[in-house]
Amino acid sequence: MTLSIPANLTVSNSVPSSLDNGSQPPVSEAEMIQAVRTLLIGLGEDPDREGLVDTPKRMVKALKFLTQGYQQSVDELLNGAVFTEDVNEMVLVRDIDIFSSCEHHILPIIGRVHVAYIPNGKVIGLSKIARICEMYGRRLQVQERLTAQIADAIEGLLKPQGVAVVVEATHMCMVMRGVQKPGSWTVTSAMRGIFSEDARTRQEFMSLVRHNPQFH
Ligand SMILES: Nc1nc2c(ncn2[C@@H]2O[C@H](COP(=O)(O)OP(=O)(O)OP(=O)(O)O)[C@@H](O)[C@H]2O)c(=O)[nH]1
Ligand SMILES: [Zn+2]
Repeated sequence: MTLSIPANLTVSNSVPSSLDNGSQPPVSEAEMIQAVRTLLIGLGEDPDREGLVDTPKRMVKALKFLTQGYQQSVDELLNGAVFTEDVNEMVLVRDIDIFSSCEHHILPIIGRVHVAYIPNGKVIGLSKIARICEMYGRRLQVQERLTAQIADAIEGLLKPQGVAVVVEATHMCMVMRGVQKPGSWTVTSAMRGIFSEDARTRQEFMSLVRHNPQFH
């Protein structure tokens, strides 16, 4: 049986975007392309040379792709895939690849996400967990907020006994520039409900995340 999600369900997203009310951004694509041309000139390049002539257009297209999560909502991607199910054991989807962009430098954050929850009468389509990670990942982020938003979304949708999210990521702003520390990984977690209250449940989650699966 499919449960319908209340139309007024909103999932907390503590960072307001100019797109939150569903409106179009207040600059045209042509203005964005012009801005990239200006950047290229500022870098000492000639935006009219053959190799760069389409670069502003391509860069705007790429950035729009990398931030397409602004155009998406949890309700939309869920497509009603919340099901009534009488189970109360942990569900874990681990090793969800994530490509996000850091909001300070607009450089890639590359990593993986592990999401677990303990149901309370409702389960969610497994792919929707990955889609939720994808939606919040495809925005300008800090890793801590990305982690919390994923946990809050699952909690808001399912009202489960608990939710646990761990994000492990490497930040290109710490690798390619700045402090230049390739090999550094940042691990963030968000624990809700029973995962924050009960150390054994949290421990079970962490050991499942660490377990080496048989199949890759
Ligand atoms: N907490 C947090 N910090 C981040 C994240 N991504 C980037 N940062 C940090 O944001 C900070 C911005 O610091 P600033 O001193 O304003 O910028 P900066 O001069 O470019 O800093 P450096 O990277 O140290 O060169 C840096 O310490 C980055 O490492 C993130 O996801 N979470
Ligand atoms: Zn950064």
